[in-house]
Formats: sequence, C-alpha cells, structure tokens
Amino acid sequence: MLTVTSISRHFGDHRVLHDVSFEVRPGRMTGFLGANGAGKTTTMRIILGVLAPHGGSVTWNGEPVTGSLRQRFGYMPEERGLYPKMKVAEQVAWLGQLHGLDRATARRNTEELLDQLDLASRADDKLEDLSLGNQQRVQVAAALVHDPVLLILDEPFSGLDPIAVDVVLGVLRERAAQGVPVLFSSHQLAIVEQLCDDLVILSGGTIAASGDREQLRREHGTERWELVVDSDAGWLRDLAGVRVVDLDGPRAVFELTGGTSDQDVLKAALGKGAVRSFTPVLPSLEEIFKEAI
Ligand SMILES: Nc1ncnc2c1ncn2[C@@H]1O[C@H](COP(=O)(O)OP(=O)(O)OP(=O)(O)O)[C@@H](O)[C@H]1O
Repeated sequence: MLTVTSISRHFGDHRVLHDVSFEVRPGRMTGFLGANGAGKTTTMRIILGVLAPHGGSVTWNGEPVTGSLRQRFGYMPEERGLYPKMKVAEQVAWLGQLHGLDRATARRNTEELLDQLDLASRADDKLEDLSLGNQQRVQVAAALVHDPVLLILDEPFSGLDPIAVDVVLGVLRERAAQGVPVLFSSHQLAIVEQLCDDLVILSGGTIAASGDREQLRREHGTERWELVVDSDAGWLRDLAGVRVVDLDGPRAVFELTGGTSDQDVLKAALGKGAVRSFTPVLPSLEEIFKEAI
C-alpha cells in the first residue's frame, strides 16, 4: 500500500500542497480528481521522487520509498516523454530494460502488452508515425512493461477515443485485479465513475474528500429518491415538503425539503395507484465533485 502523509509543497510564495494525506490500496483503482491547478501532478511527482516535498512523507508498505523501489513503480507522466523516431516495440522493451528487466523478459512483456493494447501491427513503426491516440497507448505500455508494483498515471485517458478508453481501461483493471495499487488522475468524471474503487479529491492543494467511492456517494450530496408509478407522477409537484428534481411521465426523482418523510411520499403514491419502484438515489460523482471542491 502507498501512504502519503501530510505532504506539503510550495513554489516560491505559492503554496501548492498543504497537509495532503491519502492511501492507494492494493488491488484498488484510485481516481485522483481536482480542478486545473489543484496539485495532482505535483503530488504524483512527489510520490515518484521527481520532486521533493517540503514536509510530510511517502511510504510503501510502511517503509520510506527508496530509489531502487521507485524503479519498480510505473509512471505515466503528464508530459509524455517517448522518443518520436524510435520504433514502438524497440522503445518499450528498452524502457523495460532500463527498469531492470533482462532483454528476453523485456521483449516478452512488450509483445504481450502491445497485443493487449491492440498495437501489435504497429510494433515496428516509428512512434511519430502513429496517431496521437495510439502514441498514448504506447505510453501506457511504457508505464507497465516492467510489471510495476504500483501504477501512477497522469491523465491516461485524455485524448483517447471511446474504444481506446475501453482498451486501456481493461489493461489497468487487469493490473489492479492482480493486486497492484493504481492511482490515476482524470478530468473525465464519467470514466472515473466507471473505473475507480476509491477516490481522492484535491481542492486548492488540500484534500476535500477521500476514500471508498460508494461510501463517499452515501456521505455526500443531497439524499434523493426515485419513484416509478403506473401513470403520470406530476401530482408529486403539489405534495408539501417535496421538491421534484426530474419528472418524466411515471418516473420522478425528488428531494425532501422538511416535514414530509420518504414513507409519507410512498403512502401518497400508493393512494394514487400501483408503485413500480421506490428507491434512494445516490449522488453521481459529478455531484460529489462539485460539492467537494
Ligand atoms: N515547477 C513549478 N514551478 C512553479 N509552479 C509550479 C510548478 N509546478 C507546478 N506549479 C504550480 O502548482 C500548481 C499545481 O499544479 P499541478 O500541475 O500540480 O496541478 P494539477 O492538479 O495537476 O492541474 P491540471 O489538472 O491542470 O493538470 C499550479 O498553480 C502550477 O502552476
């Protein structure tokens, strides 16, 4: 497990991170969210040892992170740093060797990864001859080739079409299922919603919320209910203590504004006819994000 404890960082007078603590747990995909400039990249660079914190610590299974351990981490930086003129497979295998793999293992891992990422047919092309989306897939391969014990990915899905997102998502999920903690930043909330088990939300350099995604959904946002009846549910609008958020024929989503309980609404609905479903609705990630930052 990766543990970030109370890290801080400033650039000149600009305080970028303050008292940032969170965990990235084994086998879990952790989504790292925050507005532009919130400090996500800075945090990732500190975890990778590219940048030193001005306070706090980063530990791996309770031990300080050393240079040799960092070599076993996988990192996809925001500024993609591959060689445009080098051939795809050659480049990925070479990066594997730089991370300590022998030549044969580096080649085998490269072949497997290019296959998984649907890039096998481009193995002998120069990176610069690939589309930007395919170059991005190569970046993912480069971060994974040495079978890292931890994955830190800065915006791995930016610029990918939906099919490429699915391919990369599948590869990352597989690593997580093998027990690798995965931390990835993204501005694409729909993808994060689909992919992450845990969430860390940074706002202005401090933690606004962190933990299990479902628990955060239960803890944040306004409680809502969805009611589905047989006929038009428009009568809900006239019920005291109810605010209808969304109405579509027999389906309504509503909040309670006081004085009326969910059971009162259910009774009222049953008084009007058959009730097909009545369920609490958890807030979406977008709502949690907007509330937290
Ligand atoms: N080397 C640096 N020197 C000075 N300021 C920096 C440096 N690196 C980052 N910053 C500043 O730190 C703040 C946080 O930047 P960071 O890149 O960590 O944010 P981010 O959450 O990753 O943003 P984005 O979502 O836009 O990528 C920004 O105001 C940025 O300008």
